[in-house]
Amino acid sequence: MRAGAAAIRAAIIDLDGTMLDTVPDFEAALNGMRADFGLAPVTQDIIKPLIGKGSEKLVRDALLLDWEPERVDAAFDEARAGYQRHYLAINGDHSTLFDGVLEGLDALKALGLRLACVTNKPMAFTTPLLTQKGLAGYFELVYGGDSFPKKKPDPMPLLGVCSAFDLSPIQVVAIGDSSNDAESARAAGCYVLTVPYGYNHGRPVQEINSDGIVSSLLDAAHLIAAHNRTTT
Ligand SMILES: O=C(O)COP(=O)(O)O
Ligand SMILES: [Mg+2]
Repeated sequence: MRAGAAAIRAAIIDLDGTMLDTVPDFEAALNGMRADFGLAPVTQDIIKPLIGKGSEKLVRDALLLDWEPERVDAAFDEARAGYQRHYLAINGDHSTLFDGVLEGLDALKALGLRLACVTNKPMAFTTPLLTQKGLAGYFELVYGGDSFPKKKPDPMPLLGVCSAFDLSPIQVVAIGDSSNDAESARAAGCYVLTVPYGYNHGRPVQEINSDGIVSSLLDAAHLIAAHNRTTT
């Protein structure tokens, strides 16, 4: 982040792969949906790189592992409904917070930052999950993959936060685990910090065009505090 630039006033935080390790929930829901079609379960190693582009793409990709695109298209509506049913039945049961998340959110709040959560997860999954994991109270705003006509990597949801907070994008930092978050932030004109422990579509985190890799949300808070000390 550039010394002497505007102070950071808000942070937009991603959910899957950044605050919560949700791979085991995805595994349960996707394999439940696959079983309904007589398909064998797939492992977390196969599922992990598929996460981050929203539910529709995930359901489609999980069927394309076995089927031709035409067959996936024909079964898609039923598959999506089945996936949603399975996901809602187990939402959060197998997911855990990454280290430093609560400490990081507390530290970001203590810096006076306003917080928003922007995820590509549908709102029907996101809202109960944030509540169950004790995260809901931290966020003034929560946007899911279906909150706007376009989701990350489009800048639309991030620009929605900037405008709701009445802040310029250069006063806002996005913190995420994937190139999806970084592309959205770059296009919006926000800063972007990357955590290295998430999914990033199976690609090395060093490939992400980011303003820095931080080991945890707590580390991100320390970096933002240092940046804000360089501003007037
Ligand atoms: O694609 C999803 O369902 C969620 O991904 P995100 O929370 O990392 O945006
Ligand atoms: Mg993510």
